[in-house]
Amino acid sequence: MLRLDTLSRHFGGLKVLQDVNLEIPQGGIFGLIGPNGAGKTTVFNLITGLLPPTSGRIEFNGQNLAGRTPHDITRLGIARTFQNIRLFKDMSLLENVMVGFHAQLKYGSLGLLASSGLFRSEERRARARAQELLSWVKLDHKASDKADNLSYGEQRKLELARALATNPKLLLLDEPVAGMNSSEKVELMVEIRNISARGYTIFMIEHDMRFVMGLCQDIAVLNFGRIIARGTPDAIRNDPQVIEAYLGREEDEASLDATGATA
Ligand SMILES: Nc1ncnc2c1ncn2[C@@H]1O[C@H](COP(=O)(O)OP(=O)(O)OP(=O)(O)O)[C@@H](O)[C@H]1O
Repeated sequence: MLRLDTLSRHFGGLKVLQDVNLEIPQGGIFGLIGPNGAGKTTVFNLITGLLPPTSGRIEFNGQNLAGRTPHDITRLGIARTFQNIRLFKDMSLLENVMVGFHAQLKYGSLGLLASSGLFRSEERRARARAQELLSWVKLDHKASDKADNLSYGEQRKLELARALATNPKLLLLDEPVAGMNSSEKVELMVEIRNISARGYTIFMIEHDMRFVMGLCQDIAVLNFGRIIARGTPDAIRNDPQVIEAYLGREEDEASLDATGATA
């Protein structure tokens, strides 16, 4: 479904990604882990067109993503959430999800259709779908609350519902459990499994090892801009290079457990 081919990104002299090759098949939940600053978010920024690669190719369902705008890439079927939550705090939950949906609405000529039956039926359809997506993350009972009133964990779930509203095939989640408490993490694990079972392919960056190992069948490890391992959770857990580069850092693990996230 997604193929990164010798992908590199440099910032001045800083080689943040170097010849990254990665194939993500359709279906399933895929994880990308690695130390802070390894280049994980940069991978997402390249896939979603926020940054151009320095070299290399990105293909999505056989189509080259080079030179496409983020909006085009969303329309091709890739959606994402951000490490730093980006919501409209003064808007309701339902309105926040509908913003995601609007990219998909077929208004045609807006001026002509604004008061027409077609516009109203599209709007009704969007509203019903937004309500359904909120139910997938168990926020439907708060649909008319302001996003500002949500806990941090709920805001992350709202971002996920909004990303789903763009009707993606591939969903990129950047640290979905950062800032969540342990019961929120358990709930989100179930919700992400259910979303995956509905046919979405999920690609997540996550520092919480219990979460990522519990959800993903397939995990890649990035270290200093290079993929150093790829495999099942068990293979990754026991890989000497991964233990050396990432998992073996006792103090990092301890801080992860305490906060559920790193800086
Ligand atoms: N737009 C940019 N301009 C300059 N440097 C950047 C830019 N974006 C990222 N970097 C640098 O690239 C490196 C990798 O950053 P990135 O955010 O991809 O890491 P990460 O693996 O996601 O880290 P974390 O786990 O802490 O979120 C960092 O040194 C960062 O400072």
